[in-house]
Amino acid sequence: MALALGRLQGAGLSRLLPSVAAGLETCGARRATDGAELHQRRTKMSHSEATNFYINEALEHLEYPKRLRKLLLTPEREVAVELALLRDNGEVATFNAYRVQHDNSRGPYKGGLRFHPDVDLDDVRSLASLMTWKTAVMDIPFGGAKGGVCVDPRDLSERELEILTRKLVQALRPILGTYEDIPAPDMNTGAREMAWIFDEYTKFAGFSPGIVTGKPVWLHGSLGREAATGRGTVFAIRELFKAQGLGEIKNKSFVIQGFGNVGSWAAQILYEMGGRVVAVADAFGAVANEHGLEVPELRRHLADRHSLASFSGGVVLPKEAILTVPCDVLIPAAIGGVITEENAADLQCKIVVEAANGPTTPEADQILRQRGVTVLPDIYTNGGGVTVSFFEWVQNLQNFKWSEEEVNSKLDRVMVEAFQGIWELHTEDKIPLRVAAFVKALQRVTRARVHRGFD
Ligand SMILES: NC(=O)C1=CN([C@@H]2O[C@H](COP(=O)(O)OP(=O)(O)OC[C@H]3O[C@@H](n4cnc5c(N)ncnc54)[C@H](OP(=O)(O)O)[C@@H]3O)[C@@H](O)[C@H]2O)C=CC1
Ligand SMILES: O=C(O)CCC(=O)C(=O)O
Repeated sequence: MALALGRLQGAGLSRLLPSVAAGLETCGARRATDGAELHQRRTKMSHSEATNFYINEALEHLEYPKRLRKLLLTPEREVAVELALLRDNGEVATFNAYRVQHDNSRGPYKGGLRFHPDVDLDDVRSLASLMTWKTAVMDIPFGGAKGGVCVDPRDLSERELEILTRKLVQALRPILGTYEDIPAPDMNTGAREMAWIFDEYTKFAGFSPGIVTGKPVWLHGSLGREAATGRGTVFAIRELFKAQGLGEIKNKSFVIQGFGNVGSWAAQILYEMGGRVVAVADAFGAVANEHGLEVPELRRHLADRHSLASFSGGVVLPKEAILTVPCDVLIPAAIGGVITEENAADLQCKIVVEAANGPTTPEADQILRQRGVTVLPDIYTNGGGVTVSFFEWVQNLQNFKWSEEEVNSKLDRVMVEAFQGIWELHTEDKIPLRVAAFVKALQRVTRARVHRGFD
């Protein structure tokens, strides 16, 4: 293809790829930081509208042609299925499940599976899109997808959960594949569910460890994957502190919403580095200690199936209070859409580090920008999970095992390099970190898509 294969970085697409841009309607540039009209334009956005808002903001900064925008905003495939389950009590229950494949320009579709009562197609669509931009910002060779089942796993026995997971694989099997679409853990799924997925898929396709990541380490999983999202979040905080001249993690205070895989690992690693985790919350409550919670003790307490509220090392708070506990860094690590225009003005932190996917609504983001609160965006912050998933996939393809040190140090390097790319754009183009991250990701995805061609 006789295209000018110049880098797309920092320049409008039309300038670099005239043959693609020719004839396409172009948009005038608008500063990404100018969100004044946002509040007039809309009331409440759905999850996918919020994600698309952020993408559009970056597209406007890039001055991309309009017709290319639709391609980037809309998913390539959406699959909705109904899973029927014969319950232990003899009743038949049905569950809606989804897999959305957003983009595979840079490699196979990749993204987790969520089991949660709030899961719907719009939610999964938004999460799938975020995966496309996340894999791009981390510069790992995957596209973006996400799946989910609308279920509260607490209502099911382990046997029922296993059958439901296997039925999901049976339903999605035609669109999954080691080089096609590779699931992974997300909320309420982990190594146990990934083992079932590996086993079920292997029944049909033969030995396929690379069909899913986040598997148990004794069953072709990678050392370091379980902690990877939390560890990556801490590396991200360390890099931000360095760039902002804020010094070390030691003695800084952190508040964490969500104490599952991501939140509890982030808390543990921050604690080990001398950070003060002053409050954490789960879906039922919150516990706080201004001197810093004894995180290892709290993790043991919860592992023994006790509640946060019964932990004696802090005072109990209502779970809603978590976002306004004073701290240096607030880490949302649970569900999406929790920082809203209703509470953004009340946050008492200097920095929000988005370990969860989509925790901040665009309206809240605007308020935080106006207040000078730094927001480290999800598509970078929680990218450690998919990065180590990539390492697991590579190990599976090679039938080889890396040490935990090797995994962690490779993760560290990826987090540092991704941060540098975002920080450079943030400072040079004077755009918020979120816009910079989306700009970086959009440049990589469009470059791949355009150079592959459209035929
Ligand atoms: N796992 C991974 O590798 C990755 C996860 N993420 C994102 O990180 C976030 C957390 O995922 P993960 O840790 O895996 O999920 P988990 O299911 O392991 O943990 C979720 C945590 O959030 C808590 N929670 C749920 N709802 C609320 C609420 N309304 N208020 C406060 N806490 C709540 C849960 O509480 P309870 O236990 O009481 O239900 C639990 O502590 C999600 O947004 C996910 O998409 C992003 C990248 C990778
Ligand atoms: O590990 C993966 O492949 C994806 C994890 C995930 O779903 C996410 O990053 O949101």
